[in-house]
Amino acid sequence: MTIIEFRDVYYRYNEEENWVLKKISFKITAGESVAIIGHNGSGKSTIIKLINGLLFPQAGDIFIDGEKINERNIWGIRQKVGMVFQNPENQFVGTTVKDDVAFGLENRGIPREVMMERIDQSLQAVGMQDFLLHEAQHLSGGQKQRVAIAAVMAIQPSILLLDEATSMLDPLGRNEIIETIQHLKQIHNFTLLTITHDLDEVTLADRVIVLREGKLTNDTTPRELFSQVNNWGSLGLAPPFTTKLASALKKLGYRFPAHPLNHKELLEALWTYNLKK
Ligand SMILES: Nc1ncnc2c1ncn2[C@@H]1O[C@H](COP(=O)(O)OP(=O)(O)OP(=O)(O)O)[C@@H](O)[C@H]1O
Repeated sequence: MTIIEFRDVYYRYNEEENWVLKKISFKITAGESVAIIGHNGSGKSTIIKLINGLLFPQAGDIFIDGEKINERNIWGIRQKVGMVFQNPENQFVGTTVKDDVAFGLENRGIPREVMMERIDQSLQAVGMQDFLLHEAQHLSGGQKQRVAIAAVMAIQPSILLLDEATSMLDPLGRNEIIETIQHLKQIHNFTLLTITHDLDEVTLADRVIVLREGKLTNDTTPRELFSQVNNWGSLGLAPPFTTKLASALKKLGYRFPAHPLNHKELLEALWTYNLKK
């Protein structure tokens, strides 16, 4: 079942300026995990803002759960969509962790007894249950981002949008967040749309959409993309280390049965290759 559909969508911020998104069309199936990548200014965040109804297209249509987005139904649609942004600092509204997770629930008029249960469950899910009464300001970046995820999960969205949600974290914090999201996705099977510049994170997605200067240039699997692209520079992207290494080995005559997506697959392929020699 299609949960998100863009049909020939155009968007620009000002009439005098060029289109930021040009004739964008794609469909996302419920439960899919999709990464959106592209150079700075290619239009990724604009796509996310259109899905959440923070912006509306000047031409073309966007459907969420089969419903065409417009100014009148956007409030209902937003109930289904959760967002986590780049900067954890900007996502806090209350003083304590509890206040923060409660905020979205209160806004949606969730009864008090259900609210406490949801707060407990969602903090538990991200491993922050011991921080209920802590001041959000005093948490580390990774902890803040986990609380932001808990706040979003508490509203039980069917679509989760991550806009560079790990980019301000150190490698440890980043891995923690990625693992938390993967774990939550396994349990709740929401549709996941991730904007990222981290191509290792892209390898975890079912599908990857590439934007270049506001146009959709590729819509494929990460494995296809990483094995095909010869000119990463033209996309404004740097290939993951595994892809670089696999390409160098291919030039030396190694024949991989499938392009390795991560170091584990690369090692397995090399091990098998070595045994074959
Ligand atoms: N509020 C705004 N007003 C005018 N122009 C904007 C606004 N927000 C974004 N733009 C422009 O729209 C284009 C696309 O921006 P967008 O933020 O969608 O790109 P992005 O791919 O998410 O970039 P980045 O990787 O740098 O976050 C850019 O040229 C940007 O300057």
